[in-house]
Amino acid sequence: MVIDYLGGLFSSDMGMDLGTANCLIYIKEKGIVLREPSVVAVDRETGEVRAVGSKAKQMLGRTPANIVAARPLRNGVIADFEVTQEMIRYFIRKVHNRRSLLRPRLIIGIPSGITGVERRAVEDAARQAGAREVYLIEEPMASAMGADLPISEPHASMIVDIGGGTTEVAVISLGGMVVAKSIDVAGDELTDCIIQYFRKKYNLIVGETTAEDVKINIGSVYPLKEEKTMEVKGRDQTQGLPRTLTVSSEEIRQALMEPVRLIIDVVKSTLEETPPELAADLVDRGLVVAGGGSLLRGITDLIRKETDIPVHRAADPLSCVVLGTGKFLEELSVKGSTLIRRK
Ligand SMILES: Nc1ncnc2c1ncn2[C@@H]1O[C@H](COP(=O)(O)OP(=O)(O)OP(=O)(O)O)[C@@H](O)[C@H]1O
Repeated sequence: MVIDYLGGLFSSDMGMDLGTANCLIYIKEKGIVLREPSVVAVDRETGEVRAVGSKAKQMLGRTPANIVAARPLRNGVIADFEVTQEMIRYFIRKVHNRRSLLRPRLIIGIPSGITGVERRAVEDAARQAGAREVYLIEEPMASAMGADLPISEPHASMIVDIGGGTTEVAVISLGGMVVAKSIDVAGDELTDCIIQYFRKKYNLIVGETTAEDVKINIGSVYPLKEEKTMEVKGRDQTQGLPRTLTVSSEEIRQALMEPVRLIIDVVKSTLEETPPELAADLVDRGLVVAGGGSLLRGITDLIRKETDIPVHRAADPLSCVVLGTGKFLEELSVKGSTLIRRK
């Protein structure tokens, strides 16, 4: 008997983390083949796409008047449908094996809180970008799978995925989400707080890229053994001239406190709604943090202090969602292998 692996030999089925900040693609048997910022540069006059991914990210805040570099997704959902579609198409083409006979099947991780209309927007964008079939998987589930949590066991696994646009928190048992919450406060909101802080405190206007650098280089949410300082360059709001100042990690911590509080609150309220047997499991097993926001200094210490349970960071926090879609893809293709059987 010859088994024709519909999803295997003749197409490059893909798992995708269509993130607010980054887009990652996983291809069966190859692993992660693409990791690019979710940014697109478009010509304002012609509507033509000028650059996608890292090239477009370098243009953020630096474009001439006729070009706009922007993120087509905001808070985990599609803010600009056509540009998102162009971006997916570009990424699929970039990784798609041109020898393939079939258009790929695509599994996409989406935030758990999005509406039916938003889900359809993701599906439509992926289909119009060239996908043959589209499957959606909720991000916390994908992230937990990607972090190797034992989600099918009759015990609680808890994931806190702090991405760019959304923070997803879920308690999973027996392969299903028992409690799940999603808020649109995550890494990008922290970057925005830094921009606001410089404007209010120093009358200094800084761009998104500079603020993100500050967050990554000296940002923290828990006192550091050795506090840090950094030089920041921007434009003085009153004089209109370029200016440099030195900021400390303590003041950036203060600036980040408000959104971080909201993230802690959603973790706590998820725990409060967790059934007692599962909550008991978490006392020993603790929770796992993932997503780019989990790399913020001190976040595991702060969550541990606030919840009183152990907190671990996933081995590869930026890849959990796409690795989870990859695992789902492998499972799907095992089931899918029965799709065509020829004697
Ligand atoms: N070392 C770091 N310290 C703090 N924040 C970081 C670090 N590295 C990345 N980030 C932040 O992580 C966020 C991106 O994370 P990630 O790639 O997981 O998000 P995403 O999957 O694109 O977003 P979403 O899941 O919300 O759609 C950005 O806000 C980025 O600034």
